[in-house]
Amino acid sequence: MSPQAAMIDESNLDMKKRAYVTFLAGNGDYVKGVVGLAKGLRKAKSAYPLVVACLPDVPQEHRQILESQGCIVRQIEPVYPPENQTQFAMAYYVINYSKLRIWEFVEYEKMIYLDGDIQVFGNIDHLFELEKGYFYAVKDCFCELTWSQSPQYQIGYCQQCPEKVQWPEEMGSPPPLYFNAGMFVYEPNLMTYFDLLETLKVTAPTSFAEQDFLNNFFRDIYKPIQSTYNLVLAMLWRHPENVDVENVKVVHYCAAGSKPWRYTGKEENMDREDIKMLVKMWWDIYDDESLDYKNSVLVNNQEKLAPLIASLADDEVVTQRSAPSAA
Ligand SMILES: O=c1ccn([C@@H]2O[C@H](COP(=O)(O)OP(=O)(O)O)[C@@H](O)[C@H]2O)c(=O)[nH]1
Ligand SMILES: OC[C@H]1O[C@H](O[C@@H]2[C@@H](O)[C@H](O)[C@@H](O)[C@H](O)[C@@H]2O)[C@H](O)[C@@H](O)[C@H]1O
Ligand SMILES: [Mn+2]
Repeated sequence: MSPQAAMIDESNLDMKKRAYVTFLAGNGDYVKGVVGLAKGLRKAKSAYPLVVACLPDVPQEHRQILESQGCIVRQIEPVYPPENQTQFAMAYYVINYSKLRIWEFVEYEKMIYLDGDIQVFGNIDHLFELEKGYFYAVKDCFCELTWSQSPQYQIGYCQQCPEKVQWPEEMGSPPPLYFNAGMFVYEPNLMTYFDLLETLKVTAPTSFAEQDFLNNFFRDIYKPIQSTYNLVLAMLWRHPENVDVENVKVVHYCAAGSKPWRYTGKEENMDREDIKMLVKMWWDIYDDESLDYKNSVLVNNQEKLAPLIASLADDEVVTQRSAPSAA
């Protein structure tokens, strides 16, 4: 192969596609979360599409709504952990093992996974430029009641403030850094995909299901990124010193009662002014019709065509001036 051809070939490899990807299960209201996410990415002027990995139980009507919002809908089959042990995971989370299917999307060179209860308020396309070969995600917090079964919670240890309660020597080394699996930057890869599925077959489910599993699987290549890119809401009341609210780009509505499309304000912490503001910010995007795909395409095309239309109008004026009058 000539050097030029090799270069072109290499550049084509680098030009392989990139996309955001989310996961949708069931016929419930999470589809609203995904529509909000699609519109938020559009508002943030992201250059990449949103792929939605849908389980078979997502109704056709919901898929059509997502396609009408410019999403690329891909059906995936469920992934279940070893059948006889699912009782160890919180039942609500077992379906999330199906997220593992997104490693099969190898037509994409790099993808950013975002939960359907996430909103992107600032452009994060630059995360696609992060060095290859690593798994990037934001550190989680162990202080919420959902962690009450964990040794961390029981001794009051959290990786967000490791100096507050030291990890006791008698409990061995402190747990490795642990990420929230609602947002991560990863590279689809068939070898990794098959390894994930094979490893799952011999891995008993645990409390946080696929989040625990992914943390263990990618432990050696996990690189933490700032909470700017996945603000787990509990951080606002558990570790406000670790939150740069002014620069938050991604908000993860995972605290109990914080899903904007179900928000009542009645659960603990949900009456906070910052929570009310973040829920309103989500609704402002969801309700903004100018962010609907059908309208944004029209606006974008008009913006792109405006110079051409103007130049054609000028030509017409010039033509009219120079053409001899009919009279
Ligand atoms: O009934 C459901 C439950 C979960 N999900 C998807 O799985 C993700 C993880 O669940 P969730 O965000 O509720 O977990 P949390 O981050 O709140 O722990 C959601 O964001 C959705 O993308 C879904 O589509 N339907
Ligand atoms: O299936 C396990 C889930 O685990 C994570 O959610 C948890 C985690 O954030 C805890 O730290 C919170 O306390 C808890 O409320 C919250 O549900 C991911 O966000 C979600 O995508 C999914 O992987
Ligand atoms: Mn979530």
